[in-house]
Amino acid sequence: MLLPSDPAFRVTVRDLTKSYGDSLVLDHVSLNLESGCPCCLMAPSGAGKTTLFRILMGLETADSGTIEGLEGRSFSAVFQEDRLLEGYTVLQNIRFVTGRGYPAHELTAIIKHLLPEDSLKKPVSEFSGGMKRRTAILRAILAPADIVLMDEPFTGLDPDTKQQAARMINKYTAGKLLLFSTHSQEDAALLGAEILRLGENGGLCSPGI
Ligand SMILES: Nc1ncnc2c1ncn2[C@@H]1O[C@H](COP(=O)(O)OP(=O)(O)OP(=O)(O)O)[C@@H](O)[C@H]1O
Repeated sequence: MLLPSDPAFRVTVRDLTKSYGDSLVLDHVSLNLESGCPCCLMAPSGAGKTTLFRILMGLETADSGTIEGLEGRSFSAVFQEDRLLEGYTVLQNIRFVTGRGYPAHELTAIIKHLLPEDSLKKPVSEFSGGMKRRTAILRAILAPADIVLMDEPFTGLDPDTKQQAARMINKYTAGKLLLFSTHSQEDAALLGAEILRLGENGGLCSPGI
């Protein structure tokens, strides 16, 4: 079994700005993120949550500002879209990121906490939207990554499944740096996360910035 990241580390975002044309999306956002301290980005639709995730992952460049603490760190993510290998099974989708990190029987046992046994032999193209979302969550939390970013991870999940997914996320991201976005305070509480609000001078997960 893979061990969580160790030792503890911090990522510090300072004065990040990003515009698309004339539209200022991120306006001097500052955040302090720490491994083992789940944080939840909460902001109205269009406020720039996905943009911030994309900048953290290096998929987008900020106009100004700095990010410290990412050097040598690996990421996994749940994007707004599931981005699965549709023709492959859930096990194959997860193996794609874990490699031989977990023995097959262990991985199968973990998957069964979130997906019905009869789904294991099907390609994920035959899954419901909620099942695909659970697959994307499993892939992100089981990947050998230091930093786990999740963009509205609970989309399409019913309350019971959401609770179970939250338990799995908490278990498998313990000690990692977890940042996710949601529009729901309840979701933030499920993951025991500190809430950061974009647009209110950035936000602080912990003191010291
Ligand atoms: N590649 C792009 N080109 C132009 N504008 C963009 C681009 N990406 C995002 N935007 C704009 O930037 C703003 C922030 O988008 P973003 O997706 O980061 O918001 P969000 O907070 O994640 O929204 P939601 O909660 O709806 O997912 C939006 O107005 C969006 O239209």
